[in-house]
Amino acid sequence: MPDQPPHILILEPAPSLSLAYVNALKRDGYRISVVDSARGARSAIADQAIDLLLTNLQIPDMPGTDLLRALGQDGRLPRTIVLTALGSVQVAVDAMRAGAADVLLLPVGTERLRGAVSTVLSAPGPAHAPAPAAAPRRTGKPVAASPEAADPDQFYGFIGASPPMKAAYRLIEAAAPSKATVFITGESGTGKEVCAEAIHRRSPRGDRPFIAINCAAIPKDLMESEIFGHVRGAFTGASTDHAGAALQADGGTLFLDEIGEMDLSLQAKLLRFLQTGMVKKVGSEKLEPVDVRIVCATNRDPYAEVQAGRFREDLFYRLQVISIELPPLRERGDDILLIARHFLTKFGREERKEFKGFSRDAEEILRTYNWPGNVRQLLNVVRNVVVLNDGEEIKPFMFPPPLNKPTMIVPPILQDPRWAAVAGPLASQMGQAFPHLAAPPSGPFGGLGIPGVPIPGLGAAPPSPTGPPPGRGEAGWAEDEGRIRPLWMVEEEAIEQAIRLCHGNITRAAALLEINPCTIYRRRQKKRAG
Ligand SMILES: Nc1ncnc2c1ncn2[C@@H]1O[C@H](COP(=O)(O)OP(=O)(O)OP(=O)(O)O)[C@@H](O)[C@H]1O
Repeated sequence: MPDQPPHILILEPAPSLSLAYVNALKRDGYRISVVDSARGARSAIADQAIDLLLTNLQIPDMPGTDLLRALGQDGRLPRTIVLTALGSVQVAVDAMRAGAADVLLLPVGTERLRGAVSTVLSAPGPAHAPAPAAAPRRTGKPVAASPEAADPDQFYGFIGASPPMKAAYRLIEAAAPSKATVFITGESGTGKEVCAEAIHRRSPRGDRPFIAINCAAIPKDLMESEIFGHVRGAFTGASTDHAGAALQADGGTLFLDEIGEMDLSLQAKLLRFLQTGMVKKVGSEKLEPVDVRIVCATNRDPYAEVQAGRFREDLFYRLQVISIELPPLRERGDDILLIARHFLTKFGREERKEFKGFSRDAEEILRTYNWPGNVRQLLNVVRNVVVLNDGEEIKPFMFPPPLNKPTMIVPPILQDPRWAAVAGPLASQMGQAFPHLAAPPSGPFGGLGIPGVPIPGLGAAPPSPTGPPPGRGEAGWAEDEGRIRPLWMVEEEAIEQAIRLCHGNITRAAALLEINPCTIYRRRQKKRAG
């Protein structure tokens, strides 16, 4: 019998959506059937060979995850992609546990849908239902309690009890028990490795190996062998067999840090490994099965990397089953002081110093500084102070620069000359509001003396807001007014420019603009939607 194209069953109660999926997928030549209830799906699967089930989780006659579980128990669950508008981690985790191979959040674009279908169909497995049991293998070991459970300010290596960190802890707790891959984003020093270890320790794999690979620290030509291993003689210098990180992590967790640094050919091999669960060492043709949970991290904006063609889209979506974004330290309120005090005690003990705490003004500086290097920078500051000083109380003068100066931290974005038009009036307003900061008009930042932060292009005083410049009449006003643009447009330009100046790193651009990255994503999405 000639090869039949794969048969896809769409379970979607909304006719407009099922029609959209049919239109998106029919161009790839699949055979497609549509049902609108769990009952319809069960009878279709009983009657026909279905290669892939594409299902909404909200169906009228039973919860979607229950349907997957029931089909799985009967050994009839085809490879399944779940579509859901309920964008919580718990939904993704539940669906993966119930046997889904992928979870797509609605609204889903045509290309994303086609890509996911083709990826799931090309993964090895039986040609027709029953599909491979995708539910994670469980060790049966009870989940370890946090060793710091007694301290409400701590969680598996994290110190902090601010709302954004508590939200991150909940995500970690929800994600940990499954085998679903986790993609961690956040600025450098926010604790992405701490997060990866927390997921591992909290999971049923907690007593198996946790292997971390920093993709930025390994030369590109050695990376494949570091991850997948090599056999003796595979290349010059390969004098013995090497297991590689994936095999070393068997039964446990493989953490791929700075995954954005991995080159495209290796990304293809990683994708194949994720789809098959088989490792092929460099220099060998043998495929070896490995059971690892993958957690990866980047401090770049993954969406921008995908758009720029530096990160494979299919790999990104395969890795990003669950995503956790760690907030920058400056958004964690009193966590800054909790962390500082904790490490003051720790480092004080190690260095045999008598420090008992921070003075009030020292605490104020810690609380208001913007911490571009996040927790790592805070730890370095505290260590520096402890090593270089003595006494019982940390005072502002003991801090290393720039914290020991009454410096206003101006984001680098404002140091771009093109910001002069915005920053000039801002400087003028700040000069009025804070006269004690004002410096001679020749000083940097247009008359507002801010030590250490020269802003190019801001020498001249801004025009007076109370009337036209001397010698200008109505025509001058009209000309000036013609240059005024709507605020939304100015904001849009500021955002796009910040992203450009941050080389596409949206998290960083958002931090420097002092807005939430979600705001940028939302605005871009709205703009795209027209
Ligand atoms: N909430 C926290 N409480 C205590 N220590 C923390 C916390 N977050 C991070 N650290 C510590 O800060 C340092 C930096 O953390 P980590 O290496 O996990 O950051 P990262 O986000 O992976 O950085 P990079 O992107 O540069 O790799 C480590 O010493 C870590 O133990």
